[in-house]
Amino acid sequence: MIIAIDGPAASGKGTLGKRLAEHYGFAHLDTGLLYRAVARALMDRDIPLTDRDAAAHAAQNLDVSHLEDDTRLRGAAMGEAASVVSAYQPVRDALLAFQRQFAARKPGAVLDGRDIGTVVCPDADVKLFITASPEERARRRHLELQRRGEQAAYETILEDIRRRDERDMSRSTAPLKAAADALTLDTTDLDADAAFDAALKMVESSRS
Ligand SMILES: Nc1ncnc2c1ncn2[C@@H]1O[C@H](COP(=O)(O)OP(=O)(O)O)[C@@H](O)[C@H]1O
Ligand SMILES: Nc1ccn([C@@H]2O[C@H](COP(=O)(O)OP(=O)(O)O)[C@@H](O)[C@H]2O)c(=O)n1
Repeated sequence: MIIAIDGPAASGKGTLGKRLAEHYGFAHLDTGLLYRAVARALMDRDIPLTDRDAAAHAAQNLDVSHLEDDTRLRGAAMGEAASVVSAYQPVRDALLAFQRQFAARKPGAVLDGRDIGTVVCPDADVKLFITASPEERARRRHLELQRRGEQAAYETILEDIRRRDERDMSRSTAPLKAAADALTLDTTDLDADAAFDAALKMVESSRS
């Protein structure tokens, strides 16, 4: 069974993906980490993010082990950089096979990102599109960064989130959007537990 979760930045995709995977005993892949790692490979070598060939090369040679444990990948700068390199088609092409192999894991897999229901797993058993207002998403990300000791003003985070969403939605390759057969969950007024309960109901209703 495959559960595809898409949505804009800090909507709670990863949190839900992890909890749904634990609930069902499935594997979980936060696909944003792949794009973040491509961006980091360029930044570590002082290569500009506009160098498409270098980005494609980094994606083709990505070491996908240990991404989960890497706290630097989760910083605000890496999210912004990821959304630049993720717009390059050869970068997306290079990461597709790994994501599809992951999705084939037994007894099931949960993948979260921007194009899981539309491109990576168009035949997923369940597709969720998770949203929340930009202000609520910025509030959550602000808290998250503060907890990790990263200094950033709420207003700056809100601006970053708006800019990144716009870039992700307007790109020509695999733009952020809900699949036609996705169920949308707005978590603006739901805490993490309530969002999980609602998502679980959606999964149960679409698999039965
Ligand atoms: N429903 C919710 N209510 C409040 N905070 C949430 C909720 N869902 C997730 N969070 C918190 O918001 C932040 C972003 O969540 P995350 O799952 O990483 O989002 P995404 O994967 O969509 O970027 C995290 O700190 C997480 O703990
Ligand atoms: N399946 C995916 C996942 C992420 N991405 C890109 O990678 C960036 C970072 O994704 P992320 O999921 O780690 O970001 P957050 O939602 O955690 O802020 C996004 O802004 C997208 O540009 C993508 O293009 N496709």
